[in-house]
This record gives sequence, C-alpha cells and structure tokens, in this order.
Amino acid sequence: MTDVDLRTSILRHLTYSLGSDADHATQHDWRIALSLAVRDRLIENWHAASRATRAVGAKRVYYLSMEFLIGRLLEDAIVNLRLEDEAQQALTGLGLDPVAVIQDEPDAALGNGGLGRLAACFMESLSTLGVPAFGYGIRYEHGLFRQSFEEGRQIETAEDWLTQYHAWEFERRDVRFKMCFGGEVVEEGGKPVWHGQEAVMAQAYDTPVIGWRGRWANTLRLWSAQPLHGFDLDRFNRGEYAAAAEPEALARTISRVLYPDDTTEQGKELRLKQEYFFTAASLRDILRRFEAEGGALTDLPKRAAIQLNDTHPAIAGPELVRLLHDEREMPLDQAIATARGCLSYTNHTLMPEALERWSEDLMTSLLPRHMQLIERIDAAHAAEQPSRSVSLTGDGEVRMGELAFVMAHKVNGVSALHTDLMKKTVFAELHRLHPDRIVNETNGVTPRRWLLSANPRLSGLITRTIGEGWVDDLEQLERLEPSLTDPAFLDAYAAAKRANKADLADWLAAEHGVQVDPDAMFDVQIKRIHEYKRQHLNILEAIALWRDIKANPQGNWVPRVKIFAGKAAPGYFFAKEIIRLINDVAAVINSDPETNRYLKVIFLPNYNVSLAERLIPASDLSEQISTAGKEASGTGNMKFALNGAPTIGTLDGANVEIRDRVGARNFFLFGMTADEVEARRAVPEHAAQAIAADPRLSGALMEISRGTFSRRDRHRYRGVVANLSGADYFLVCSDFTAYWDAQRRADAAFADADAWRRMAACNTARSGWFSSDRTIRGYMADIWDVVAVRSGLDE
Ligand SMILES: CCc1ccc([C@H](C)CC(=O)N[C@@H]2O[C@H](CO)[C@@H](O)[C@H](O)[C@H]2O)cc1
Repeated sequence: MTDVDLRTSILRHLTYSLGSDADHATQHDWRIALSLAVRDRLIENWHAASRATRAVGAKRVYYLSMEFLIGRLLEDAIVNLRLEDEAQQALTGLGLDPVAVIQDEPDAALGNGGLGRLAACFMESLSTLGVPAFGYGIRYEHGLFRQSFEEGRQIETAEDWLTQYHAWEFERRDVRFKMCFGGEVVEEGGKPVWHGQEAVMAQAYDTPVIGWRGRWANTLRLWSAQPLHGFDLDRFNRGEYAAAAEPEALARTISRVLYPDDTTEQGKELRLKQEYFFTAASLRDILRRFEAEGGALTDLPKRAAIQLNDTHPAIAGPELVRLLHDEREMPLDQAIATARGCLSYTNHTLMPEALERWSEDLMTSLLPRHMQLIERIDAAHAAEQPSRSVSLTGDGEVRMGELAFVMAHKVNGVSALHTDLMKKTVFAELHRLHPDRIVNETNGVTPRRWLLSANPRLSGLITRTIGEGWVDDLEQLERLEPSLTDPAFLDAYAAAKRANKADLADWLAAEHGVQVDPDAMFDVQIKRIHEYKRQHLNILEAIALWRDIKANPQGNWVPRVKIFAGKAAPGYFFAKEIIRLINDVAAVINSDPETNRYLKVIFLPNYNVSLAERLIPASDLSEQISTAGKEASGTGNMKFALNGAPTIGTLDGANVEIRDRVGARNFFLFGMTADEVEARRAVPEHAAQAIAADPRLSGALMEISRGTFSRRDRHRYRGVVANLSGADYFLVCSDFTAYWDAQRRADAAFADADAWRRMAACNTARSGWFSSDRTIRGYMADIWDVVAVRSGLDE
C-alpha cells in the first residue's frame, strides 16, 4: 500500500500525472487525480494475486463475453477498498463536492443489458472470492448508444466514453496478436493449412477488477483492433490522404462499436468478425500463458475453465480445436475432447430470434477452416450418437447454440425455470443425448455495487443491526428476521427508503423539471424495451387507472408515480412505438389537473448502470411482468428485492425463486404460468375475448385509438392497438385483468404503512441468496472445478 494519505496522493497526481495545479484544476482533473490515487492502492494486490496464482499453478477461469456492462469504476474501487470516509474528507477538504466528482466519470457502457451486467457482477464476485480469473471482451470505442427523446421518440447518438482519459485501463504493448479472416485452406504436406486473406492486430488493454476489501484483483482484458501496418506515407505523399488513413480506419472498425441488439441477431458479417476477433485473441492469450507455465496440452482442462457467455463466443470450439490440431499436431478427436474439457456454455435466452445462426456461406468465406472443423465436429458427434437427430448445420446455416452445446462439457441456464425450459424446448434432443450436461446456476448480483454502494442509508442500518459480515456473505441478511417485528428497526428502515425517495424527487425536479411526491408509491420498470417484457401492459394499466381516477376523482386513490426507463434496439420498430406511447401518455396524464396528484408517469432517458443505482434504492414497487417463459432470469428483480422494493410479477425466470424465498405474502403475483401461456396462445381470438371481458382494458385501448394521447391523431398507434387486439403474442390482454387486480392489492398494501415496511424489509432480509458470490460458488463447484487462492496479502 502507498505510504501517503489519500489527500496528498491526489495532489501529487494532480501536479505530476496531470500537470495541473489546484488553483486551475477542473472537476475532471480532480476526478482523474482521485482515480489515480485510488488506483495506486490496488495495483500491488493485483500483482500479488497473479503472482500467487502462478506460484500454486492454480486453475484459472476465463470468462469470454462480447459484453461487460461495467458502469462507473471509481466509486466501486473506493467502496471495495473501504476508502469512503478518507475520500469524502480529502475531497471536502479540497473544497470539492464528492458526489459531483464521482458523477463526472462516464459509464463504461460496453453492454446491452442483462447479459453484459451479469458479466460485470461475476467479475467482481470472482475477485471478492479470490478466484484467479480473466475476463475477455472487446474494447469498443463506442459503447451502447446515448438515448434522448424528440417529441417522445427515441433518438440514438454515439456514445464516446473513450474521448476522455480512461484512468482504469493499461495498454499492454507486449500483448498483441495477429488475427486473420477470409482466405482459403490449402493442403500442405498432407495437412490443411489456412491462409488468411485479411488481418488485423488485437491489442490488449487491461483493467483491474478489485474485490471486497481489496484482497484480490483479477484482470479484465479487452481487445482493441489495430492495423497491422501503420500509416501509408507513400499514399499520403501522393496526396491520397483518405486512402493513406484507410487501413487504420478499416482495422479499427472491428472494435469500433457495440451492436445495440439484445434479442435479435442481425447476421451481420462485422458482428461475426467481432465474435471471432476477441474469441481467437483470447484463446491465443490463454494458450500462450499455459505454454509459458508449462504442462502437457492435454492437461489444459486442468488449468483453464473457459466460460462462453451465450453463443457469441461459440466459435471458440472450432478455434481451440484448430489451435490444438492444426497448429499443435494434436489428433483431432483428442483436440475435440481437450477443448470440450475446457469449454462450458451459458444460455441466456430461449427467444428463437436471439439464437445465433450464421450462414454457412458467410462462415466459409470469413472462416473457411472453421467451417471445415464444424463439419468434422458434427461428424464426430454423429459417430458418438447413432440415434441422433441433431445437426450443427441445416438450411444452409450453422447453429451456434448446438455447436456451443456439443463443444461444452457443461451447459447452464440462468434460473431454475429457464433451465427446465431449455431441457424441454431448444435443447430437448441434446438433453436426451447428454442427460448430465445441463445444470442450473441461478443468476445473482454483487451486493457491493447494488446495496453497499448504491444504498448507503440501508446498508448502514443493516450493518448497525447485524454487523458487516453480510457484504461478502449476503445470506447473513436473514439475521434481520428478528428485527422484522421491531418497530424501531422498521421505522429506521422506512426512514432510509423515504430519504432515498426524497433525494430522487429532488433530482427529478432539478434534472427533469418533474415534481413528484416522495410519499407516493414509486412504481418502477427499468430494463430494455421489449414486447416480452411488456412495458405496454404497464402503460395500459396506467391509462385504465387514469380513466378510473377521472371517473371518480374523490376516490381514496393511492398516489403513484410510474417510472419507466430503458432503450430499444434501434431497428426494433414496435419497441420504439412503445417508448413513444409511454411518453405521449405521460404528457397527457401529468398535465391533467384532475388526476396528476394521484398519478404521474415519467420516462427517464438514457437508462444505464448509474441511473439504475440511483433509481433502485428509491423504489417501492418492482415491475417484473414478462410473459411467463420468456425472461430467462432477470437480475433487476434481485436488485429491487435486496433494496426493499416488493415485486409485482409473473412466475417467470428468477421471479419464481424470489417469491419462494421472500414468501408469497411479500410478492404481488399475477398472470399465467409458462404452461398456461402455451395453452392460452392456442385459443383463437384470445385477445378479443380478454378485451370483451374487461371494460377497463377495452376502455384503455379505445382511449389510445381515438387519439387521446396523440393530439387526436387516431392513426399513430393503430399498429400497437391492432397487434394487442389481434395476435397479441405476448398475451398482454389475457393477463391484463390479473395485473390490474394485483396492482390494486399493491395499492391496499402500500396504504398500510406498517404492513408495507414489513413486506419491504422481508424482501431485503430474505434475498441474500441472490448474491453473485453464491452464483459463482455454484459455477466453481458444478462447472469449473476451481478453488480460491489466497494472495498472502489478504491476511
Ligand atoms: C445476437 C443478439 C443478442 C445479444 C444479446 C443477447 C442476450 C442473451 C440477451 C440478454 O441480455 N439476456 C438476458 O440475460 C440476463 C442474464 O442472464 C437474464 O437475466 C435475462 O433474463 C435475459 O433476457 C441475445 C441476443
């Protein structure tokens, strides 16, 4: 550890690292100086961790993911290094506003949603548990687009986090690999040899991932695409300025931007190039490290557990076989077995349109040797399974889910229901052939970021009540159980929530000019916009509630603020219509003097990790209302429960396990189960039937149709209304009445402050199992067969 106090360290970096002086320093300068000062305090443990790993020859986890939705890093490091008080004093002592300094940092938005954020939570838990691990991904120049609204419509603009100095990464000039694409495979000396036609350099950038108490730190290694050859001076001198810069521009395209789709694969060549680029560079790096540390190649599975975060890195199967068989002469069947011994695959969605299928033509033109190896792997699998009816290819496509499954020794789902559905649907045949391969690892979230850091008021109360052990042993929260009948504790619990809500109300007024009553129920739905997540069911209920309040303004209505946030994939037209509808409804309802003291609707722009950290601690009701069978797990649902926001939700994904643990009385359940959904979908006119049976639903739809929210433009939402009253694939109408009734139950519960605070506190006390530490311990035991290592610096 450095020997000077944080204040001195900050001033030193301001002067000597930034060349700035205290009198003229900008907030940005101070934030960077603080970041460097904090960074100094984790480097040694970072190095000690990799030294300790090498010393004991420990098996490492390699987490391959196209996305890491990290958010901000400075506050996470300060909290994990327990420097909050020292940082607070240093900054206030220097006349700075600590909150403003922290918020100066842009989010690292290198992900779309659940999958990317899970990867970030997992990396933090791996470090907290002291498990040697590398995260591998892409250093996108532009993360997930910035969202703004124009007349209620989503507008996307490029995100540019790297236009400013990034204090948390180190360029590793010595870690670069040449990656090839295209070309052909020729027989040389009786062996197939791939000659790539196009090549780029993969350059590594390392970010330390610190764990709780700073005892251990792992590495997130992100690859940046760079040209093989630098600037073309000859061309420049010939005045061909653009052409001179072209090779660089072309190479950098591969790591230029994150694809903003989170459920529909676009089949774009550049996307496959991105997937191969980072996967192949990561496998080269893994083999380089293994061979540097020595050992027989067939022992690689004893030293490397390679996790594929969905099918996006599934090309790892054929690529590892190529590296072992083509480049290291391992017999093909042995290479396949050795690769399978290392690889395991997590499935995060059952949505057919999200399951990647690359055209064989594209695969053959971009990765000709891999297409050959995929056929060899398919043939080898066929040989093992005479009765099989599964093929890795078909209709001219390569099925990446099947490829990942066949090349993995373990495959997991992300909630009990999802894993069960995987066995019954998308992987039914493969499950029959390999009955022990699928396991469940229900998702989790890191309590450091999502409770300790995001909700200091509640964390302080918990620590004062049961001590601090909960931070890295979250199931200790159940020790709060006795306090659930202690009025003093419940008062303090409710006071913490009320203060968080007051802060949010102030921020909403200051940043968005919206006035809300902090005593109203804050009813929050924040996640990507998608039909299966049913944000349109939520806004339909809001319209019906508004109509009821207008019909009976003297009724004893429970004041409610409905808060929405979330991005739609730019090409997802229907999702964008939902966003526009919610904004249009908000405009009318919020300016309605008869009702706006009882109901407000707010759609906050540019949802990201930092906004989630601001909203979740100030939420009362957690909206988890997806069509049952569609949400693989959800992780926001866990964050809300931990922060004392009971769930209104369906029996979908991890909602099922949340309800089991917090108790049915502390969960507002509604709607069809996954089986009932299948049955209902088969009923002709199921939507029309539901509409006819519920006047509130038909009334709400009629309100939209007659243009109430679109300045009398009756056509604006004709598509939305037609879909809902027609196909309604996600059964919004059929679940509406049950949803309405559940919302009224929530109103009744919220009106009874004592009952509500006990329900909220129950959710916190009984959600400890949803820590990503518990999830990682599951992967360690069921899939990776790895153990934690002590760095010796952590005593
Ligand atoms: C090819 C385009 C694409 C990109 C991302 C994805 C992800 C798998 C979508 C995703 O984020 N899935 C979410 O993963 C979370 C973590 O396991 C789950 O909690 C969510 O239920 C699931 O929707 C699918 C398709």
